[in-house]
Amino acid sequence: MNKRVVVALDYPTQAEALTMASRLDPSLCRVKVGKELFTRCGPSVVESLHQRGFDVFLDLKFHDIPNTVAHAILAAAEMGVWMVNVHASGGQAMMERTVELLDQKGVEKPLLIAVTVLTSMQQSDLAGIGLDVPPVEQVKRLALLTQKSGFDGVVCSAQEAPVLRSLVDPSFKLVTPGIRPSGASSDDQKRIVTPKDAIRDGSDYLVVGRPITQAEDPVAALQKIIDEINA
Ligand SMILES: O=c1ccn([C@@H]2O[C@H](COP(=O)(O)O)[C@@H](O)[C@H]2O)c(=O)[nH]1
Repeated sequence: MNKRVVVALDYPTQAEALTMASRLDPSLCRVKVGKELFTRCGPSVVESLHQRGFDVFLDLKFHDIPNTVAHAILAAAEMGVWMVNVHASGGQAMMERTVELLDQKGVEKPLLIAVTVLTSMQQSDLAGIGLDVPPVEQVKRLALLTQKSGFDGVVCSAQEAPVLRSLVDPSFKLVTPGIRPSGASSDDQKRIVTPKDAIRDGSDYLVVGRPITQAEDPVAALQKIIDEINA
């Protein structure tokens, strides 16, 4: 299976991110630039990763009024990123305006993805923000809204992949963080799944950070995950 692992480059400096990237093979994985790295380094880190041949998932999880999010995503598209995301809870108008603006501008569209329920949250966390539903119910609701809004897929836990696969179009992408090889620390993640189970249950892309970047041998850790999902 081709390039299903997206390595989260969660580092505070461009030097650390590029050192890790230099150990990775862009023909075997993709990379993710998140809030910490982008806020510290800006677009130049994305440009450097593109120069090294990587597909970049710009994980900034935009959540704002439609006009603001649409123009932020346009900026990401003009950077040439492979995938970019918003929070689905920003609503249908926010996502539809984004698709409309990219169409109007005629830019090449990145994969447009919306976060449903963060993989660090469980039912009690949802209750804390006034949502008295199990995570899977909220994920289903937001995935359908995302599909209706013209986006390409969602971020969810692979725990919800089987139910989503029976609900959304086959081409709708399921991007799943919270991936933990058996025995690995869950860290701050609550809805975790192993790489093998995530692929079996219908994930398209596995986002993996610390189990690779904090491993003694990150290259071996990545290869082990690739071997596990290909077995
Ligand atoms: O629901 C979400 C959305 C995004 N993430 C991001 O994925 C990585 C996961 O890193 P690990 O070290 O493998 O836990 C991280 O960059 C998050 O910002 C997520 O975990 N859950």
